[in-house]
Amino acid sequence: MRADIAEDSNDASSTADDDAKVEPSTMATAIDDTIFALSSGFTGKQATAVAVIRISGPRANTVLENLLKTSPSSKPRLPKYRQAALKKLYHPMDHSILDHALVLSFKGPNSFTGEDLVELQCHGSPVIVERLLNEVLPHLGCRMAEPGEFTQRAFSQGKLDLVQVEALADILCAETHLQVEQGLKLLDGKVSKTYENWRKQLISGLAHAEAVIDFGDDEHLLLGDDDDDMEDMDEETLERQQQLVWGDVTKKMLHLQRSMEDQLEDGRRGELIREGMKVAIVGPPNAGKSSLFNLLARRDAAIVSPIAGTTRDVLQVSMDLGGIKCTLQDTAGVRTETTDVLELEGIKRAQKAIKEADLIVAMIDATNASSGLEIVQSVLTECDIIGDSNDNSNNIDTTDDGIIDPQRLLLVRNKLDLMEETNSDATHSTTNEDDRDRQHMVFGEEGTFDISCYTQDGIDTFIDALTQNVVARTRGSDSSDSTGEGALITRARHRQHVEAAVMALERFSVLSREGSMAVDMAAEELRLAASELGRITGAVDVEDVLDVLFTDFCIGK
Ligand SMILES: Nc1nc2c(ncn2[C@@H]2O[C@H](COP(=O)(O)OP(=O)(O)OP(=O)(O)O)[C@@H](O)[C@H]2O)c(=O)[nH]1
Ligand SMILES: [K+]
Ligand SMILES: [Mg+2]
Repeated sequence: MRADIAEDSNDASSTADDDAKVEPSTMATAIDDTIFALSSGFTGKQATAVAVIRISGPRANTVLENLLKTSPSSKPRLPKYRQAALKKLYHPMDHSILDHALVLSFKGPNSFTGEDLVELQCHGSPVIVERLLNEVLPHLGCRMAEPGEFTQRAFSQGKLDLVQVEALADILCAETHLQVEQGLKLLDGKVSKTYENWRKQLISGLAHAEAVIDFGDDEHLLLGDDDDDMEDMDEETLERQQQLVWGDVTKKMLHLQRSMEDQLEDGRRGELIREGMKVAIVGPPNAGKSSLFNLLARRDAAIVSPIAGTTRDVLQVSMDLGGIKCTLQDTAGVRTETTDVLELEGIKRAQKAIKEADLIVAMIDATNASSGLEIVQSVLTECDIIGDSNDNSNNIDTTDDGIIDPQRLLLVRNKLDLMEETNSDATHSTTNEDDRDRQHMVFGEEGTFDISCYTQDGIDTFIDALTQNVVARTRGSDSSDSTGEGALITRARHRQHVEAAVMALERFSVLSREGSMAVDMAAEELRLAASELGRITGAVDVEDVLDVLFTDFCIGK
């Protein structure tokens, strides 16, 4: 790497400095525009060590040249592409000094945007930055970039596909290291390749299907275009050939459908990392939900009081549990006997939170376990989290023995300190048999924790278990993650397209069994599936089919 001070000797060139006088009004508005923006973080009036200004577009190098001129007639030496050079920047009008900057220049298409691109690494003084952005650059035939415009250009120049653009956004907004890791994996392009590979298989299937449809006119597609062969082909051979091709297509498409289904059955791991998990604390009034919420949030985020029905709204704090972003929610205590309108509204909101939660922490007061469990069980049933005990057909997320999936539901018995008092009085047993049975029936033993928010006993164990639970949800043990590389699907948008593609393949599979009459309709489903996948990476263009049809898919060649 070369770093040299700009000692640009003025050459004899006396051409007028036209470039410095281009007015913004003469600028084109489309992609021919040269755009600039501050690309490093800006902290308002506060200085940073370095500020990076990016300039992209056809005039990027001309702009740089203008900034390097020591006089109207000087012809400065531009730095070599991709080599950092320490240069003095001058005001293009009066040639007063602007800054000493490390300058990097990239020749399109080998740049982030795919266009000519210049990076000015200036001193991060607000005076320098504002002068360049507001006074200097707008008068050099370029304009301030719109939000996301550099990335938008990278996309339209084919440097990034849609998945990678989304990944970039994910990385920039990430709150946990796992979100960054996942974003970087997408940016790598491997995920896009999988989607593209699936799409290619569909297009190939479609090309074969087209060949079967057209076999009457275009026998060479099935048989190769060797004229000698063609003449010898009788009707029967053609039909046999057609069936062979069709059988092969349906087999391959079924296999493809299975691969996609495997990825869909991933427990939404990728989305959970990207979007974060919603963890709702629910239970009867005064169980200590807000007390636990505050302990986990490490601040007094929620009001705690001995008055039942203190919490009304759903309160939220964001936390990082083992690299997973979690939105922890405190909810209103649930009970049936209230007629207070505000409390009833709170309960309604609590139920909504329960339905939307990825993980539910059901909390009861251990000194009143029996009624607590009853309330918890009834609200979870009402919210369809657990099946009605009288109606086992409706169970959701339960294992074979009817126990709630401990990954989705944890039971916390609070106020252990009071239990210990009563126990030492020897007046009560810890939990009566009925409660224990009810507990084990619904929660299993694994998902039950005894804590005291008051003495903080059991809190660390609970947080560890909560963290493990959350992390486990994002680790695959299923066929969708055989390589341990993480989930393929990371966004609802991607999932919807993959689901739509699978549905199209399902219809294809049904139609393909209906014999030759339905081949057209079946082919249409492949076209649909391909276009769904193409929408994921933004590459949708089913015209590809034609190319493939006449190049790769001349069977027998
Ligand atoms: N002894 C004891 N008291 C506790 C414990 N945890 C909470 N409390 C008390 O129980 C009462 C209710 O606590 P909250 O945290 O407000 O309970 P909540 O479940 O949020 O109540 P609502 O918002 O009204 O539904 C308060 O007086 C707390 O101080 C505990 O572990 N031991
Ligand atoms: K309370
Ligand atoms: Mg509360």
